[in-house]
Amino acid sequence: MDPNVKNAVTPTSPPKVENGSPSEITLDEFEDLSDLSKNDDSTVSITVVGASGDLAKKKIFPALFALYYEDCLPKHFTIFGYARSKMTDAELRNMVSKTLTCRIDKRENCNEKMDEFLKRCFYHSGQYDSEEHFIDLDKKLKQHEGSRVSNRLFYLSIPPNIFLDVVKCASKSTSSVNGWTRVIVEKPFGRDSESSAALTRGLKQYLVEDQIFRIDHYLGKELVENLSVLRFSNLVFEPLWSRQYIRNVQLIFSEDFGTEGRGGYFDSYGIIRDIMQNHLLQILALFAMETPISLEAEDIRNEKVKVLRSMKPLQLEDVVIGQYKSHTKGGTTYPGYTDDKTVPKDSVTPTFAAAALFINNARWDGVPFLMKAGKALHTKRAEIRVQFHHVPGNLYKGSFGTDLDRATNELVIHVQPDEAIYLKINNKIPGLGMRLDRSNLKLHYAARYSKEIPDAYERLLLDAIEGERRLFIRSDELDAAWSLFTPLLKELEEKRIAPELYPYGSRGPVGAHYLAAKYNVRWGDLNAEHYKA
Ligand SMILES: NC(=O)C1=CN([C@@H]2O[C@H](COP(=O)(O)OP(=O)(O)OC[C@H]3O[C@@H](n4cnc5c(N)ncnc54)[C@H](OP(=O)(O)O)[C@@H]3O)[C@@H](O)[C@H]2O)C=CC1
Ligand SMILES: O=C1O[C@H](COP(=O)(O)O)[C@@H](O)[C@H](O)[C@H]1O
Repeated sequence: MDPNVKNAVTPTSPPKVENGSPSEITLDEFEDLSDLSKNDDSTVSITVVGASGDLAKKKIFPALFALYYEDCLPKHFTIFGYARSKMTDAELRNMVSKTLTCRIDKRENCNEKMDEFLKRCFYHSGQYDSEEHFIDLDKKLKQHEGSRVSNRLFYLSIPPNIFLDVVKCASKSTSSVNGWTRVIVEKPFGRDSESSAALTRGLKQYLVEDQIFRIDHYLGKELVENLSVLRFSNLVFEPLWSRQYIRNVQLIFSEDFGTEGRGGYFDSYGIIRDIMQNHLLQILALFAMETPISLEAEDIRNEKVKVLRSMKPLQLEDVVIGQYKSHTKGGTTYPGYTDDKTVPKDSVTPTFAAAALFINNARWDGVPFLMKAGKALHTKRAEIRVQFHHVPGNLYKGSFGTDLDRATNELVIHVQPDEAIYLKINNKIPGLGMRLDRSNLKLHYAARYSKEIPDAYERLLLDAIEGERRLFIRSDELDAAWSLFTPLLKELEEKRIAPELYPYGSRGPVGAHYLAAKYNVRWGDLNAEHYKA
């Protein structure tokens, strides 16, 4: 049994020692680490481009530290921050240690491990379009790499308009590198089919597809990864996974805060590009794909592309858009989207969208896949809901009153927060009469496992270092994803279609309910009592 499973009875295993792994040595001994590992012949240099930025501080450095703490990074590695801001190594380390909040914080030896980690972090200031500055960076990287095989990972944590400048300069400066060079590219990958294709063409001037790791951090979330395990390793689910048993699938993203601080970026993208075209569509593709030949990256990505190509582009009549407006509650006034100074007062950018999508293949013909994504709503959640058909000729119909919907089974995958999987079933209320109730069979991760769930960025960074592409987006997937959304986005923007306003902190536009009703669907209740388990 897994020792991380709560109440598991296992003999305690001896601590893992691998050639004097960092967790087994004290800080004083750390300087000797290079000696211990001299025999190892390769090293990984990770350059975080845009190291002074929000994502680097919030996600990338914490994820790298968590990987270091867990002994997941290669023995020889160096981390370089790169940005225009002037900083010394010490200042970068100070920034990293101050902003570093992650799941490791309260762990044993955290401070010691942090000191060790920071000694591996350096900074180089430079322009994003200067080959000379990247050559200077290359020289510094080489000093750390020594005579070992040098592998380089660049994380582009910068605005997309400078991706190509960086890739051009970085690829020129790394031409003499004798190991692999990989580039993690953050979203947005363009804003429509044309710009995305242009970005891909640009990247491919300097890189081959296998070097490009397009990140969608939702693919690194524990319960999204578990989706295939749930389906393909449980015989009770896979046979039900089709139009024959499934009535509709709901993919829901809800945040209880607005675009505060990111209004400028958000206004030129909107919620459809920010969440639906990538995070929710990726989940849909994973959910709906056919069984892949194997768990190899290409086999999984082949199946995902097939699903995306089996779908019709979104139709305006199957979409509802909304924008949050200011709302006062309990004496506090929450700002509307257009109250942000970086957002034009007459902006029609949606901060909420609901959409119905269909997959035209034998498995899913006619099944609505409903997506809903919104900012400044009443709750923060991401979940997948699978509603099953009514039981035909249900013998117990009368026991549910007139609301037959209450009698249908539902599988709820609660991606975040508070990861859980629920299966709603019907059961008899104990006692002499015959009355039915609905209950949840639950897998509540916090109750079941003592180990914290790694952040999505940890998993994805590790995969990129290890060359595992399964959770990264291939260019043909991206093309197929944009083909579905580009005509709709163009129509919305050309016609300047006004979003339905909804108060900050509400459940969003009522139009979303009409859209669901059109397909005989009722949105799952995000505030349902069972989440409090
Ligand atoms: N922040 C988040 O939560 C998320 C971000 N992303 C994506 O990750 C990437 C980085 O995001 P984030 O850290 O928020 O971005 P920032 O706006 O914080 O930019 C990162 C760094 O890039 C440099 N920079 C910013 N604007 C410009 C510009 N116009 N021209 C040149 N350099 C600039 C700055 O560094 P300096 O001035 O020192 O050079 C800045 O510190 C973006 O592509 C974003 O879309 C994706 C998901 C979530
Ligand atoms: O990509 C993005 O994701 C975040 C939400 O990520 P989560 O892991 O916190 O759920 C979202 O806030 C942001 O707008 C979007 O760009």
